[in-house]
Amino acid sequence: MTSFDEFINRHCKYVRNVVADMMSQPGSGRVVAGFVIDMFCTGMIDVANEFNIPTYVFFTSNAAFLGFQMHMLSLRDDRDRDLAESTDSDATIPVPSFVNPVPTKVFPSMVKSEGLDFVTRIVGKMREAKAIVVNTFLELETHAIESLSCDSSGPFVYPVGPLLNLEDGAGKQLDDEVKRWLDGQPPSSVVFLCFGSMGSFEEVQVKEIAYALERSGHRFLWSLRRPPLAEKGFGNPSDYEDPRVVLPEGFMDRTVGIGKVIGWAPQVALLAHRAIGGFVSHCGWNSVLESLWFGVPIAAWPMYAEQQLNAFAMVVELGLAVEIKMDYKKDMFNPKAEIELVTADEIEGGIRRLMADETIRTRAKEMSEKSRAAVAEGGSSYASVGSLIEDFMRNIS
Ligand SMILES: O=c1ccn([C@@H]2O[C@H](COP(=O)(O)OP(=O)(O)O[C@H]3O[C@H](CO)[C@@H](O)[C@H](O)[C@H]3O)[C@@H](O)[C@H]2O)c(=O)[nH]1
Repeated sequence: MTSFDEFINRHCKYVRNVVADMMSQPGSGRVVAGFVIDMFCTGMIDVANEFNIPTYVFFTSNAAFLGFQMHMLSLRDDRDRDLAESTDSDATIPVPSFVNPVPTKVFPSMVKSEGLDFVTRIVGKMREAKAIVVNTFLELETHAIESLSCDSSGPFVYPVGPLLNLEDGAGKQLDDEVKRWLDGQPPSSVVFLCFGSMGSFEEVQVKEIAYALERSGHRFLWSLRRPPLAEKGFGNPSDYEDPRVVLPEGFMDRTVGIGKVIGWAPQVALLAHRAIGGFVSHCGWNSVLESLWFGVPIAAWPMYAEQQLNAFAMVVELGLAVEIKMDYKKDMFNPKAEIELVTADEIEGGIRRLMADETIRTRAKEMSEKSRAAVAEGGSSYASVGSLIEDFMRNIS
């Protein structure tokens, strides 16, 4: 099977041809100021090097996770590697980009065994870049960003976030009926549940969520998506024609007026609505940044990728979220894998804490102001983008 980076590397020759063409235009001089590449496309660094052009990696997750990945390189030949693999223990490992020792239970599954080789290959290459541009901001991740800046042998880090798409509703506008219903709810009274672009649960888990919502008594808006068919393996979730097929009998009738079940959600528009008071989230980094932008506190229920680490950062390091289950893991590449069940009690407890915790609500509102200030003129990320542009300009002057 072709690995992800091998697949990307197959495209290097096309990029090389395009850049060679640009560089050979008569009178063009130094036309390419830099390669800006996605964090998974580090193979392109070799192409950039061939032309003596610096590379900038755009890192779509956060600084704490970037630091974690860098630290994984140093664990490769270290005794801690065994610890890192022991997800069932209560072991913790100090990681420079985190203030607290990090429980191995929240380590992403990709750093286990062969996955670690993939991560260290990608990150080892990333260290060759001139700089890493991270979708975060100094006021949110002060410790993590400073810890990366202390690593003088690593690339320079530009925190430029939050970079958000607030405009197009990720392909879907707020439905009139949902909008009318939300408009009629008291401020900050509705729990919104949404689990990112790949998030879905099996029927048995869906029922536990439904029981939890009913018992909590809170108003809710639930983006419920159907998992890909197990026979088809890895794939995207889809919307149910009628979600009743997986919900407990009578759930929709009993919760009329209290809650709504929808499919793919216009998440940004919903988080912006004054009625939304809490967000049950898988802690994908874009969802975290969007939620903070609108000052909505999170109940963390991570599923895959680096989301458990994000949940740990949000709950323990930053005090901006409550926990539902920080070390929950879903194997996205194997839909037939055994399902770990989060009980209705655990979910209900998380929802109650989310809606009652005034400290977290206040902290989320404060972080909302800081996130907006970071990208406004004079803000930390605004300044960082300015420095990045100067960096580009120096490459061609
Ligand atoms: O019903 C939905 C579901 C998602 N979204 C949007 O889709 C994006 C989801 O992004 P994110 O929260 O980052 O989750 P993933 O799609 O799961 O993102 C992947 O990429 C992120 C950034 O690298 C990582 O942090 C995650 O772990 C990884 O799963 C956000 O803009 C949401 O607003 C919607 O608008 N409606």
